[in-house]
Amino acid sequence: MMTDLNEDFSNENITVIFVLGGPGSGKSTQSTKIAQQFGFTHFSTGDLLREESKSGSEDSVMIQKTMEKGEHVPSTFVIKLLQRAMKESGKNFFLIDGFPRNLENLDAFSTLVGIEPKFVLYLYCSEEVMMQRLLKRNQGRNDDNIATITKRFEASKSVYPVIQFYHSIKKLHMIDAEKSVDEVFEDINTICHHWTNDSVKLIAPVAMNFNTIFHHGMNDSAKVVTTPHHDLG
Ligand SMILES: Nc1ncnc2c1ncn2[C@@H]1O[C@H](COP(=O)(O)OP(=O)(O)O)[C@@H](O)[C@H]1O
Ligand SMILES: O=c1ccn([C@@H]2O[C@H](COP(=O)(O)OP(=O)(O)O)[C@@H](O)[C@H]2O)c(=O)[nH]1
Repeated sequence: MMTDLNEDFSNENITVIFVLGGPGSGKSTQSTKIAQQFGFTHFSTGDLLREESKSGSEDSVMIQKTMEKGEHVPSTFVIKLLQRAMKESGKNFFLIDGFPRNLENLDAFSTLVGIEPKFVLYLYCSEEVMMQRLLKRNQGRNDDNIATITKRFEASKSVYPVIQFYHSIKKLHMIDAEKSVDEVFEDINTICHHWTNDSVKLIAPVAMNFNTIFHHGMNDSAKVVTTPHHDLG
């Protein structure tokens, strides 16, 4: 059990993993399954923002408008919600879904929360497949329309330097998220099992060849190497 989540969260007993991927790649679907299987407390920053946008709080209108435009909510707001949720859960084993989306998110989390992820999953899926999935998602989300999805795809490219960074420090696992839900989960299961056996740090990213996907599957901005100022290793 978590003992003390102090103001800056710099608590060594807290474990965090990040699950990243484009809109509709299956983050929420897979995160729910991983959390259930391995006992993580699952927080989706998108869900936290959607809840906050309906709360009538002073930030809610800004959050709602930003999400409607398919843009990213500033890091400080997202982290405030995440910190509150983590603290209130009383737990210490977290799966964070949909965050960090850019280097600024990553830096802010490191500075304000002070916890580095044990490992990071990136669900890789083509825009064609993600578009089809999102248009069928049917969860009443007002950002699941072609115009906003297109903007979200554009905004989601800011995650490339983040995954490049986690790749460079050997924390990244690329997952082929175009397979069926069960097949994707099987690949993730293997990675999580390795990790629970404390050997994940020794194995290379297993599910996909990072270079193949990173250099051929993404647009040119993916090739820009940007590393946060400090070593998060
Ligand atoms: N591997 C998959 N194959 C087919 N459909 C999927 C798969 N994973 C998720 N879906 C469906 O695609 C939609 C988007 O998945 P979701 O988990 O909500 O994505 P994200 O959280 O990344 O936006 C949902 O309707 C979900 O049921
Ligand atoms: O850390 C986050 C998570 C979500 N969002 C906003 O919430 C929307 C929906 O995010 P979610 O993860 O729910 O869905 P996705 O677009 O990844 O399928 C995004 O388009 C952003 O506007 C954000 O700004 N920061």
